[in-house]
Amino acid sequence: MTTTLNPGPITFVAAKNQSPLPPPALLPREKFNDVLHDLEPVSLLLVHAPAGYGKTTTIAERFAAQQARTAWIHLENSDNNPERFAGYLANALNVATAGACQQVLDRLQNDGYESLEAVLTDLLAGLPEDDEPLYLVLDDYHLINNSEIHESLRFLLKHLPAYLTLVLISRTIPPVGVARLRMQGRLAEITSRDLGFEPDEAQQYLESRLPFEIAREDIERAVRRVEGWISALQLLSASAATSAEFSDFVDQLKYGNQYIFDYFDELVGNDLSEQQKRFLMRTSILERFNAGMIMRVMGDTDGQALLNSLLAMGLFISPADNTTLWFRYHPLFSVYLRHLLTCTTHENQRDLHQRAADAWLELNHAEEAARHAIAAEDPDRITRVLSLHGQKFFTEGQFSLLQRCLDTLPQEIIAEDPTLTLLRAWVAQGQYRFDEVESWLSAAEARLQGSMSEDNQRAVLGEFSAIRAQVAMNYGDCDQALTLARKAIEQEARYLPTSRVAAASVIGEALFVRGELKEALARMQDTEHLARAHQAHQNVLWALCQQSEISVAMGLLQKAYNIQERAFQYAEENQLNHLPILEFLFRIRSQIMWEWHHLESTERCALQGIEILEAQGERWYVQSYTSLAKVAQARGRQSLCADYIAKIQKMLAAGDYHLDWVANAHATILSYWDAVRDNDSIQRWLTIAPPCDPARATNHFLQCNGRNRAGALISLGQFELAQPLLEELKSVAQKFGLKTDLNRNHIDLAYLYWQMDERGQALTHMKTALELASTTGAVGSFLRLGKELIVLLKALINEETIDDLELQRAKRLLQLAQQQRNFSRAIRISLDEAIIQDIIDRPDVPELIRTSPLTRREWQILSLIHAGLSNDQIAEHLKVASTTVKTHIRSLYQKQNIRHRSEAIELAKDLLSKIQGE
Ligand SMILES: Nc1ncnc2c1ncn2[C@@H]1O[C@H](COP(=O)(O)OP(=O)(O)OP(=O)(O)O)[C@@H](O)[C@H]1O
Repeated sequence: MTTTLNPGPITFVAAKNQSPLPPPALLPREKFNDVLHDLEPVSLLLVHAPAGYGKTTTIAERFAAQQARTAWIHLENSDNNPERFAGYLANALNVATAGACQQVLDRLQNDGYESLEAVLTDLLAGLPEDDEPLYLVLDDYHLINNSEIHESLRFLLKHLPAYLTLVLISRTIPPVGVARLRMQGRLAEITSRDLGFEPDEAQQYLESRLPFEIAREDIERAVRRVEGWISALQLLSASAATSAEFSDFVDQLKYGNQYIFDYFDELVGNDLSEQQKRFLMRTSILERFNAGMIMRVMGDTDGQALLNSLLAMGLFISPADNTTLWFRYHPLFSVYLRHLLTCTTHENQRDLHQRAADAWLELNHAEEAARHAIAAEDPDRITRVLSLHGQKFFTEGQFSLLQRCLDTLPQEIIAEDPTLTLLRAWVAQGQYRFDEVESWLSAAEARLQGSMSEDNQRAVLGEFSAIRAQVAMNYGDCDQALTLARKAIEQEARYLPTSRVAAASVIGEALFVRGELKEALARMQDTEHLARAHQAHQNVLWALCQQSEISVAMGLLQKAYNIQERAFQYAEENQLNHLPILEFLFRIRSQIMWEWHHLESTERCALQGIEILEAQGERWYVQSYTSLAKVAQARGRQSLCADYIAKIQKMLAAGDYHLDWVANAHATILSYWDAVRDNDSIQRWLTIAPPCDPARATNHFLQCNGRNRAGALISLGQFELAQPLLEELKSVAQKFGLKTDLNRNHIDLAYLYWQMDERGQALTHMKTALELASTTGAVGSFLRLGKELIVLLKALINEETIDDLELQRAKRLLQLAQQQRNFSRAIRISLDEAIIQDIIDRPDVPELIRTSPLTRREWQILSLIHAGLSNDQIAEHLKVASTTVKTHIRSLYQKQNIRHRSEAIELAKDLLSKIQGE
């Protein structure tokens, strides 16, 4: 017998056969229990994902948690030697089976074996009959490139005893007959899609590592950007020292990150041929690719072979859909490759994009074709894409894509073509650039005058009227909007099939704004039907959202909710979940959820809105941030709320928004200022607040705007100015059937009269507010009153006779108000000298409080630290420089012998709890 496997005596490195040690901040991942439990009938568990996805850690952690019996081998390049491989395999099984494989090990080291298969045959024969599952884990199997070893595993898989499962951890799919096992149902897989950290896991992981609080929005954005890749999350957590820095790092990821680039450099580095590198870089311009697309972009003939060689590299490539025919790069890897493409080669990128645009157009994938044509800055191709698909982009509401297309076209091309002009003008209007609308329309009118028949000119002007009507609407000129829209609706739509739908919608909106709710609703229903007939998805969803808004105004929140459900269903049926208009839907759902005090849903909807708008730019987040600020306030999370308020203020200052958005955002900002007693800001706001005429407040945003002013006046104690304003708003709301506003006005009136010590009036308004709440279901608007609501409701319950239904509602509100964390308390207490004295006089306070008395400023700062504000936020709150805050903190720490912020928080908590009796 010729012996080929005889390594002689082997010195085993023990660590190679041991389960890896857990990392310091190990996050248990119970979601994998199901896969592991279902392993029994399976021969192979294949864990494959790119580097650093947590393959090893997850498998080790779960097996340890389940106290599973495992035999580990950590493979290295040198294990491609069959003798070494056989030795470690036998040793691993021997350790796991209490010496059952000793004979094989001995023979291997003494007489040797003729082949790997022979070693495996003996190993299998020697394994004891057993019931307890055993997992043979081969980690980093992608390092193995010896076909004899692959072959031996195929053999092993054929003859495995039922209790033994082979677990292969690898960056690539190993050539061990995976496809056949999959078809036979003998394969379980864990891929990057499973391993990627989900937002909840990321939150838990980051919270355990970071000493500061991160907004859920930033966590979700981070998870989206890194697609749950734990190594990138680890890097983020190691790099950021504050929540703002974390947020910035996440933002910057779209441009790349030097540490991540270094990581990829090491990974890709030396192993690739020039051809492979070129291949990676060229394909990096593609959002997704298959063999055919690769052929087109590479100009090569064998796309499949190139694709296979790419997949075998074990890089950051994953299936783009369930067909597994299309693939895509991990977004961070794609950024890295594009960086290489730009900085290290002289590739003609324009040429690549042109080829890609043509290929996508042939496949009828309009969006991708458009994106490449834009990247190639190629007006001819863009015009071709737009002539075929421009109207589809429009009816789907793809305004930002359309804008990018149109931005690259010369003005004359647009002005000569009525359809392009209409698209251009609608895009400008959709982005609130109303001045531009008129200049595009006039330019086209001037050009087309000579070259068109009168009939066509009339048709064009009719369609132009539809958009002019929308602009008039946005300027708040309802009469002009109605005149223009009525003109437009008479005309046949010749250049943009949805022109008449748009005109119908404007009529509905104008009626809504004028307070003619019933007619507005009927119009919006007509618009919906018209839009459905044109398959104009954007308009259908818009009309449904408007119907929902009108229903909210009528106080019928449940009906509004049901209409929203129909809109969600429509979006799902037509696969529209990525369209920007969906944000509108999520936003109004979020608003109802807040009013009904479903804070989690409010937050979820706002976050989904942000996700949808990610490609459109931050400018559009105002409403989502407003919802998130409301949630943070309702939960008493002051520092988070302060962050959102700051962001909203910045956006409002930089942009031009419709009063609807502004009023809504101001309501939240004012409520925050009121809660933190920032009267200076409220005072300042009054000097620049949008004008308000309560007698003309015939819709929800004018009502809200008026209530904001009244609220600000109440916060400043100017009750006599607030009273007529609120009374007038109430009368108008009543007259026009604006029930939700009426409900909110009564709540505010109750609060106002309570402040004015007009008890009877206050309780009457509160009672009416409760009655109205039986249709609106309002909760959030009541809770906004803060702790004052408790006294008001208690007085009402004790002093008035109220119906059972209202009594139940009052009791529930009372309970919620008592549970609500009021973040203003800490600040109010610190501002009050009497309370500070009260603390100092108590016998049970720490000695240092008496012996090293704090200044008033230091008390303030202590309570703000307790409330969770960062130094910058404290500085902003107190209107002083950050350095001043630091000086006060240093002095405060010295006086009280404090070393860390957490100690300061503890001290404040202790002191405040003493006087609050909590
Ligand atoms: N559940 C977890 N909790 C905490 N940290 C984790 C967890 N999972 C992975 N990590 C960390 O993420 C990093 C990558 O994990 P791991 O080495 O398991 O990835 P891998 O996919 O096996 O990578 P490679 O392909 O390079 O072997 C490690 O630093 C690890 O500590």
